[in-house]
Order: sequence, then C-alpha cells, then structure tokens
Amino acid sequence: MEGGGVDHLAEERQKSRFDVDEMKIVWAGSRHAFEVSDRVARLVASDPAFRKDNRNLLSRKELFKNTLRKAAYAWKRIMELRLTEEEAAKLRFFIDEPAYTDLHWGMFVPAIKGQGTEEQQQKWLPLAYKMQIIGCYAQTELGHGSNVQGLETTATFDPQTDEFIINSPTLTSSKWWPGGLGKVSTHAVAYARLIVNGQDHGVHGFIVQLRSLDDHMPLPGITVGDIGMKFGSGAYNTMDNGVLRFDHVRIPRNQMLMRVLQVTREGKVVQSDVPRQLIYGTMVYVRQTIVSDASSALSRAVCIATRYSAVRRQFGSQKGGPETQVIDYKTQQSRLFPLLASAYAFRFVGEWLKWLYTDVTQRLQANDFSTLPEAHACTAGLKSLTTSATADAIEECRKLCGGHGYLTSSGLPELFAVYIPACTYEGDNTVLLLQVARFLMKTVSQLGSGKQPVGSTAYMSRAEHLMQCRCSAQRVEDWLKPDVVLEAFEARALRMSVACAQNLSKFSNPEEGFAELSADLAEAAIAHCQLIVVSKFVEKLQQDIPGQGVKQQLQTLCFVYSLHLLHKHQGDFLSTGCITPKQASLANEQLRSLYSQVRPNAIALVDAFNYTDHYLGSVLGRYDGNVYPTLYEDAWKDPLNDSVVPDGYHEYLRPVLKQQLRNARL
Ligand SMILES: CCCCCCCC/C=C\CCCCCCCC(=O)SCCNC(=O)CCNC(=O)[C@H](O)C(C)(C)COP(=O)(O)OP(=O)(O)OC[C@H]1O[C@@H](n2cnc3c(N)ncnc32)[C@H](O)[C@@H]1OP(=O)(O)O
Ligand SMILES: Cc1cc2nc3c(=O)[nH]c(=O)nc-3n(C[C@H](O)[C@H](O)[C@H](O)COP(=O)(O)OP(=O)(O)OC[C@H]3O[C@@H](n4cnc5c(N)ncnc54)[C@H](O)[C@@H]3O)c2cc1C
Repeated sequence: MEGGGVDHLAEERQKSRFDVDEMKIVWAGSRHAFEVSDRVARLVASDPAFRKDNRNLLSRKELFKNTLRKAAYAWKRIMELRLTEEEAAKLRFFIDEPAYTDLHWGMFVPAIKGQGTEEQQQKWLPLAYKMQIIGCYAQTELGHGSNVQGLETTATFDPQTDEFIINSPTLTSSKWWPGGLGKVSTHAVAYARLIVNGQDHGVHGFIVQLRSLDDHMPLPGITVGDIGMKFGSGAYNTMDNGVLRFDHVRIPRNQMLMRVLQVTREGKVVQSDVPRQLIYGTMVYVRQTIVSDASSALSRAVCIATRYSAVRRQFGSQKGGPETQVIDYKTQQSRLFPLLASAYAFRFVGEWLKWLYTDVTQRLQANDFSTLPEAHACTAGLKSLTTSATADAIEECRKLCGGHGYLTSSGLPELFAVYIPACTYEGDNTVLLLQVARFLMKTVSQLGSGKQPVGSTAYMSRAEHLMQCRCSAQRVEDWLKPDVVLEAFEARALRMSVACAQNLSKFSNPEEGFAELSADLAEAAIAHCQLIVVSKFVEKLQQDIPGQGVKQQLQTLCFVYSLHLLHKHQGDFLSTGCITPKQASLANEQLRSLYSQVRPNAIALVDAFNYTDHYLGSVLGRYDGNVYPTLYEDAWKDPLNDSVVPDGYHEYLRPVLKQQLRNARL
C-alpha cells in the first residue's frame, strides 16, 4: 500500500501468480469494505496526530493522556468528516490503541440495545451515540469473572421510593477489570443480583451513573479508580481497566435493563417470553467480533514475519553469491505458512460468524429463540480457538524474525502484549471450550431420539457412516479433495465427542463425570471448532471468486490450513481410526508440496491485507523491505543514546572502574 522509495521486495512481488488487487477485495469482504478500509487507513496514517511510535517511551500518565487526546481528536474528525458508523469503527481500528471507546461502542451500546426495552433504548442510545455520556460494561468482580452467577453485587428493590439500591457487600464484590471504568466512564451497565422482597432473582444489568457530568467527580456512594499496570509497556496500559464499589447507591427502577425480566412499580417480578440467557447476549456479540479481530492481529504478525523472512539472508552463499533468504528454508515455511493460511481461515470463519450473529438477532426479534444455543456454542468455541491460535502465532512470528523480532521496533512485542488478554477476556478460553463440550454432549445424547442436529452439528446426523467410515486417500493427490479432508475432520470430531459421551455415561452423577473428563471434553470441543473453520473455508471456495489465480491461491491456503492441523493433531486422527499412518504420511507429503506453491506468492499474499506501514508499526515488516538502514537509524533515536556517556557514569560506573584499576595496580 505504501509508495515511493526503492522496493527491496520488488522481485518477490514479481514472482506472484495471482491478482493481488482482487485478493485485497476478498480479504476485505467486498469492494465497498475494501474502499472504506483503504481510505480510512490512509487518513490515519497521514495524520501526525495518530503517531504511535513513541508509546513505549511514555510514562503511564503520559500514555493515558495521549490516548485521551487521540480519542477526542478522532471524535472531532468523525464529526467534521461526517463519517458513517462503519467508517468511524474503521478509524478506531486503524488508530490501533485500546481505549475507553472500545467498551463504549463495543459493549455499553450493544448491552442497552440487546437488553433494554424500546423505551430504554430511546432514552439512552441517543445520549450514547452523541457521546454525551460514556459507558462501560461492569460485570467482572474481584472474586468472580467466569462464574457470572457467582457475582455478589446486589440491586435491592425499594418499593417505597421506586428505586434499586446498588451495593457492594464484600471486598470480593468490588467490580474489577472493566475497561474504560477506571478514569473515564460516566455511566456503566453494572451487573448485580436482583433482590425483590428478599428473593434473589439472579444477575441482571443496571444502568448506573458513576460520575458527575459537570466535573467528572464520582457521585455519592461511588468509589472508583484504575487497577494498575498490566503486562508489557505501552500495550494495554492505554486502557483504564477499573475498580468500582457501590455504597448503597440509589437508581430509579427504570434503569434496570428490562427486556428479559421486568420489575413493576408494585414490586412484582414479571418474566417475559425472552429466555434468561439473553442477559449474556452482549458477550455473544463481542465474541463474534473478537474472531474477526483475531484474523487482523494474526495477519499483521504474519505480514511482518513474511516480509522480513524474504529480506533476511543467512548461510548458503555459493561462490560469493547472495546467501539464502530464510523464507526458503523448509522449516521456516512449515512454521510460517500455516499461520498465513490460518489468517485467511479465521477471516472467512469470522465473516460466517457475523452472518450467523445477524441471523440469530433477526430471529430473536421475531421471538424465535431456537438458534441461540448454536450461536452461543459457535461464538464461544471460535473465540477460544482463534484467540489461542493467534496469541501463539504472534510469539511464533517473533521467533521467526530471530533476534530482531525481540526489538520493540519489530512491532511484535507490543502486538503480543496487547493481544494475549484476548485469551482471557470475554470468557476464559478453557471455560468457553467446556461450554462447547456441553453443547456437543447434549447433541450427541439426542442423536438416537430422532431430533436432527442442524447448523454446525449437522454432520452428526451422518453418525452411522462417520463412526465407521475409512478414509479413501491412497495417493498424495487425494489429500487435495475437499470431501476427503472434510470427512476426516468430521469423523475425528464426532468420534472424539462420542468417546466422551460413552465415558460420561459410566458416571452415576453426570456433573461429576463432566468435571472428571473435562480435559478430554475440551479436546473434543477443539476438534469440533477446527472442523467448523475447515468447512467454512471449503464453503468459501464454492463461491464465485473473480480475479486471475485468486481462487487457486485460496485453495492452496485452505489445504495448508487443513493438512497442517491434520499433521499437528495426528494423534487424534490415528487413535480414532479416521486415517492410517500411511495416509498421515501422504498428507504430510502433500503439505510439503503445498509449501512450495505458497512460496512464490507469499509476499503478495500478505500484501493483500493492504496494511499501511503506520498500522503495521514494524521496521521488519516495512512494505519496501528497507530494514537494515531503518533499524540502524532508529537505534540512535533511543533516549539512552542522547548522550554518549550515560547518566550515572560518574556515580556508578567510574567508581567501579577506578576500583578495578587500583586492584590491578596492587
Ligand atoms: C496495538 C493496539 C491494538 C488495539 C486492538 C484493539 C482491539 C479491541 C478489540 C476488542 C475489544 C475487546 C475489549 C475487551 C472486552 C472484554 C470485556 C469482558 O471481558 S466482559 C466480561 C466477560 N465475561 C465472561 O465472558 C464470563 C464468562 N462466563 C460466562 O459467560 C458464563 O457464566 C458461562 C458461559 C461460563 C456459564 O456459566 P454457568 O454454567 O453458571 O451457566 P448459567 O449462567 O447457569 O447458564 C447456563 C445456560 O446458559 C447457556 N449460556 C451460557 N452463556 C450463554 C450465552 N452467552 N448465550 C446464550 N446462552 C448461554 C448455557 O449453554 C446453558 O444453557 P443450557 O442450560 O445448557 O441450555
Ligand atoms: C484486559 C482485560 C480486559 C477486561 N475487560 C473487562 C470488561 O470490560 N468488563 C468486564 O466485566 N470484565 C472484563 N475483564 C474480565 C474478564 O472477562 C475475566 O477476567 C474473564 O472472564 C476470566 O475470568 P476470571 O478472571 O474470573 O478467570 P478465572 O475463572 O478465575 O480463571 C482462572 C483459571 O481457572 C480456570 N477455570 C475457571 N473456571 C473453570 C471451570 N469451570 N472449569 C475449568 N477451569 C476453570 C480457567 O481456565 C483459568 O485457567 C477483562 C479482563 C482482562 C484481562
């Protein structure tokens, strides 16, 4: 996307055998999405106000103030340029700095939309859209995050005043972690146990004002602050994750989000026909967006590692010629190309998940709740799978860049630090896999009952075949047949689920059995989620994809993704009898040959992400590949190099050196 200067990767770019511009559109999702993304990315990159290369040098206070400045300036630009919601979201994305706005737009607004009544939406949403109030999502407490039903904050109805009294009865009931809470939010959707007439009705959401809209001071009864520094420098420390305590704070009754459950003026609790699980709806929404985010973070790391692998040369010079580009080593390819393929795979499964979410939302509006469990299982499982894979992949990309990957200017350390909490927030990844496993066990247990599994578990309706089928691959080329690959993944996933179900049935107490077998259950959930990713990639390839060579590249990547998983999880495939050792070795042979096909296209495949150098934030990943002079010049800009002799020389170095001199003379 960058222009000008010598292109050290030009030769690489000439090697590619497909239309990169068309691939850019496939990656973006549509021509429209590409144009918006391209325009907004350039806007951010060309505005010095969005500079981010100094983040690691700032103290926490400076860093945070700088984030506030950027967010305010971004809001000003959004207004001035009359950006659409889509463009504004892209602007925040390319600014590339976690901020309170993520939670305001990403959770506070969706929580009101999903759980508020029409009337509540009409009252609160316009204020939130204009940012006249800023909100956060205050669910997690010091004592409980995963166990939402274990939250301790209370909201007790007072029929005399028609109010709820929000209270933090214990230290562990303090809200702890919500982003945007510590220093910014004026309001929160706070989750608390609803108590009416002494009866506990479980956890619900309440809109609570936290700070004065005049002077930003906390309102009476509210104690609020930041929870302190987090992993890495810069990184997620731009966010004010907060602590919050309520001391009998009173809010009007109509500030309980009442789409699921209503409390009347008389103190009657009325359950609507909307299922209770809708209270968790905001999490379903965010988990879905996190899958798309995973493909962004992963593609970014892969872009850096791929470009640098083509620039970096090590060993293998023949007769004084150039040394080997490290990207030509098969080991480098076998570590890097599966990550490249995963970036595309996660992109497409993210697109599908967005469709699924839109579909379930439309059904919910029409009071059809039948697909909610499926939406929960898919968002939870794919969030877990893609974030775990991406976190590991960013670290792998750092190692793929050798020593220079460890420099902050590679962009990889900060990306890693900012990304890894995705494995924890919005649901710990193991806890989420166990949710998928519960869903799978339920589906398996109903197989004999005549109830047809649908959606992501539709393959289970072919249980009889899948439990005993044998893989038909006999030659290396057979592993390029989508049906052969899909069937192997389906059989593996089903057999692992069925094995768990059989083992569970040996326990007289199912909950005890579930706890005892939870490690196996999590593995079965992973197998199921990997199948979803593979099958959505295969489905994508059934679409009409224009552009010379584009579809063929995607086919190659689809098989790289599937066959590398098959290789990595050979144990599962072999032990469930889905494939034979001979077939596993044929698959691996095919994989090696696919790497050779990816090789000449690798640079173009990462160019298709269309990232600006500003967004990448990496000397190693520069578009023009001009790595060494930039690294060299950048080093001199470090504040440590401001003086030739360091501060502290006279106090701490000289005395040591002089001491040694005296000793030497003795
Ligand atoms: C270099 C710069 C780069 C910048 C990049 C910037 C990018 C920014 C990107 C992104 C911004 C994101 C910023 C971070 C945001 C983080 C926010 C948060 O973390 S908010 C807190 C999340 N908290 C959790 O997720 C708790 C996890 N726990 C739970 O979800 C539940 O409690 C769970 C699933 C563990 C259930 O616990 P149980 O066992 O006590 O369940 P019971 O409450 O009794 O409900 C059980 C029934 O409900 C269903 N269920 C559970 N969850 C459901 C759901 N979500 N939807 C539908 N059904 C659900 C289950 O399937 C089950 O159904 P049946 O009874 O079997 O039919
Ligand atoms: C950067 C960041 C931002 C966040 N932002 C917000 C926010 O905006 N709003 C908000 O409300 N919260 C937020 N959170 C909180 C986050 O949602 C929780 O930390 C998360 O849900 C995990 O819960 P926990 O901390 O209780 O982990 P725990 O549940 O205590 O996990 C600890 C360990 O126990 C294991 N474990 C727990 N339960 C089980 C089980 N049943 N079976 C097997 N193993 C189990 C886990 O796998 C994990 O290994 C944020 C967290 C972070 C790190």
